[in-house]
Amino acid sequence: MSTMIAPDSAPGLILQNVSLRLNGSVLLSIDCDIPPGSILTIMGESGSGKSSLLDFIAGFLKPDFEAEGEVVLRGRNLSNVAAQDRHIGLMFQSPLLFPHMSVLQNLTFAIPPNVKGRQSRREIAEQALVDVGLSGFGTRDPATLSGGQQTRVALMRTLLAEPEALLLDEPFSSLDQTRRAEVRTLVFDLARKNGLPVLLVTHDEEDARAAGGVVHYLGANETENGCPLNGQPQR
Ligand SMILES: Nc1ncnc2c1ncn2[C@@H]1O[C@H](COP(=O)(O)OP(=O)(O)OP(=O)(O)O)[C@@H](O)[C@H]1O
Repeated sequence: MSTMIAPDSAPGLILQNVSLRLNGSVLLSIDCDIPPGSILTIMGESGSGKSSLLDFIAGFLKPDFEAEGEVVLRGRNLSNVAAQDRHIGLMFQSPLLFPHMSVLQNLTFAIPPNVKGRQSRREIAEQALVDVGLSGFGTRDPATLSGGQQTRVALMRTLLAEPEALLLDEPFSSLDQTRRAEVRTLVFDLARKNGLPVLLVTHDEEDARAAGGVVHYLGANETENGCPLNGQPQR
């Protein structure tokens, strides 16, 4: 069943008849269209293939898997595009900041070399810290930041790389409930503001509700796929 969110919108991230097999059996199948600024939430039991789906989209599916189907991003078929050239931003449970760089260096490192405009790379990175409420944190060692602060830096580092889509794999799991709500609002707002199609993997129903889009259940009854949690029309 196709999980269509807004078929009349500009091209975002399209998964065309994607199917992953492991040891000869189908692990998952998905066919969906995530327009710019929309979030598709993927839920499913442990081992249903959520992370493997993100690996496939990002271009580093492990060789034990067989894959069929196409990933099309902004009209570009990524089948023969190397992972580093796909322009996809990733965020995981652990923020994975470079420990040997300051917070500001972590951010400037992410800015593409051909960045144009009046602002220097340093100014762009400093503005990013202001945008996430971390003004003055640039000289800090990432290890001295709280989990929520590290996640905010990781988010800005991902966005400064100018991705065309975001893949989020349980990015809020290390945060307590209050921080989790704050950070996910920030992530979703910035993704929408930047017009990015987002694929969110989560076990948390609150994350799915906050995302406000379609939920696709892996490993569940096919008829449940694409049903929004809040009962609203699929947009
Ligand atoms: N390199 C590998 N070789 C063989 N099997 C693998 C490999 N990597 C993952 N698997 C298997 O593929 C299946 C899907 O794994 P995956 O990590 O994608 O699931 P998941 O839905 O993300 O799980 P979780 O919610 O626990 O993170 C699991 O059964 C896992 O054991």
